[in-house]
Order: sequence, then structure tokens, then C-alpha cells
Amino acid sequence: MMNYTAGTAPAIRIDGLTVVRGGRPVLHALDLDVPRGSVTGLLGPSGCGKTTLLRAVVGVQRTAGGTVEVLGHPAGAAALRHRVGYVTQAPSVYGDLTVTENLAYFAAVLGAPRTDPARVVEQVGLAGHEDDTVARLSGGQRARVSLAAALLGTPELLILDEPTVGLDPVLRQDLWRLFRGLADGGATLLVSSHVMDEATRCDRLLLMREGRLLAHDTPQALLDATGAADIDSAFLTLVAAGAVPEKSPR
Ligand SMILES: Nc1ncnc2c1ncn2[C@@H]1O[C@H](COP(=O)(O)OP(=O)(O)OP(=O)(O)O)[C@@H](O)[C@H]1O
Repeated sequence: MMNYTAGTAPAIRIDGLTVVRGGRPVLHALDLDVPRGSVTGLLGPSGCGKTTLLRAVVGVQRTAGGTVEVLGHPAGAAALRHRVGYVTQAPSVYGDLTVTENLAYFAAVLGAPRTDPARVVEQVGLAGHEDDTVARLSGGQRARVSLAAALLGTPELLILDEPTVGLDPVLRQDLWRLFRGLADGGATLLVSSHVMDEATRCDRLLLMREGRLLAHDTPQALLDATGAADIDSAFLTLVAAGAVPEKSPR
């Protein structure tokens, strides 16, 4: 059943996940494995259920059916607290504290090494802004402070909800390099985006529409299966076909 490194359980295993929000099903019996040490992109139009799926992986979403297992534990288990980092779309740091004060505070809460704030500031490209008050930073800089906070303690799994929104192309490229470096170091990243041109930077893609997975495959396999020139067109081809390509694994 496993199609990646033998003997390694997936970072995320989802079986039959169903979520109802506002009386309406928004995830329909999803099955899905995310291998460790990879960057998986979660792509789909606004409102298709990306955030809901990420919330279920973090363990903060009430579910109506199915199971979500993360690093071998039920999603949200206490044992995962220090092993999973989550960055929501809205910045989740204190505006009236400086970058370093925020990171030192979160490092203390997490019990992360005291050297971690300096390390993560470098990683997200905020060196030189350590003493800036977060409220005075640009939107993109604030988003990177949230990302830096999620990197404290070196979590094995990072769940990032649209981390590159509002960033210029150079910063987006830097962040994707960072994601790649983290995955090369063994971390697992699940990154949502509705910018299809970021898809080629991922090892695997989850294409989602209206609470269902249209496909789960490598970018190249999706292009090959659909005959499309880019992931945008591949997505539209899959929507038109109304079916998941046969090659698509769980
Ligand atoms: N608090 C809520 N109560 C009821 N319905 C909700 C709630 N939050 C989201 N929904 C609905 O659930 C569906 C999925 O929303 P979700 O936020 O997961 O989508 P998304 O793909 O992340 O969208 P976006 O890219 O715009 O963030 C949408 O139809 C949305 O209207």
C-alpha cells in the first residue's frame, strides 16, 4: 500500500474524513496519505475546503466522520503539541511586541532552545528587523514573523495556510527555497495556495474542488495524465473530466 520509503509511516494519514460546517458538508469522505520529508501543495479555488482540511490535520476541526492520524497519533493529540507547527492565514503574533520579544515569548511557552529565535529570524529573512515592533511591519513581514514562530522548536510537520499571499516574487521564491530546505532536512510540509504557479515547487499536489480531491500526484504525473502544459490547465482538464485520473494514488 505504501509507495514511498519502505517502513516509514506517512506523516499524515486520512481515511474517510467528512466535515460539516454551517449544516453543509464541506469535506466529503477524503482519503489521503502525505509522505514524510516532502512538500505537498494543497491547491484549489477559494472555499473548496483547504483551510478546513488543514484545521482537521492540526486537530482543531470538529469532524463528522473518518480518521486523521498525524505522525502516528490521532490529530490534535497532546503528544503532537511540539511536533506540529501551524501557520494560519491571519498573523498570529502580538502587534505590540518586537519580533524578538514575540519569538522569545513563544520559544519559552514551547520550551524551545533559547537560540531558536535568532535561528528562525534568519530562516525567514527577517534579520535586521529583530527590534521592530510587529504592528509597524509590512503585511508580508508580519506573515513571516508568524512563520518564524511556527519554526521554533523545529517541528517535524509544518501546516502552512497560504504562506505566500501578499508577498513579492523574490520573497515567495526565498520562502519556497526555505520550504525545500526544511523538507530536505526531513520535515514534512503541507502548504495551501491558490496560486497555481507555485505548484511546480512541490513534490506532490493535492488538487481540491468543492470538498473533494480531484487528484493527488506529482506535478509531472498530473501534467502527463492530463496532457496539459501547466497545472492551471491540468486542474481545468480534471474539472471538465469530472474524474480522478486512474494513476492518482490515495
Ligand atoms: N465557520 C464556518 N461556519 C460555516 N461554514 C464555514 C465556516 N468556515 C468556512 N465555512 C465554509 O466551509 C467551506 C470551506 O471553507 P474553507 O475555509 O475550508 O475553504 P478554503 O478553500 O480554505 O478557502 P480560501 O482559499 O478562501 O481560504 C466554504 O464553503 C465556507 O463557506
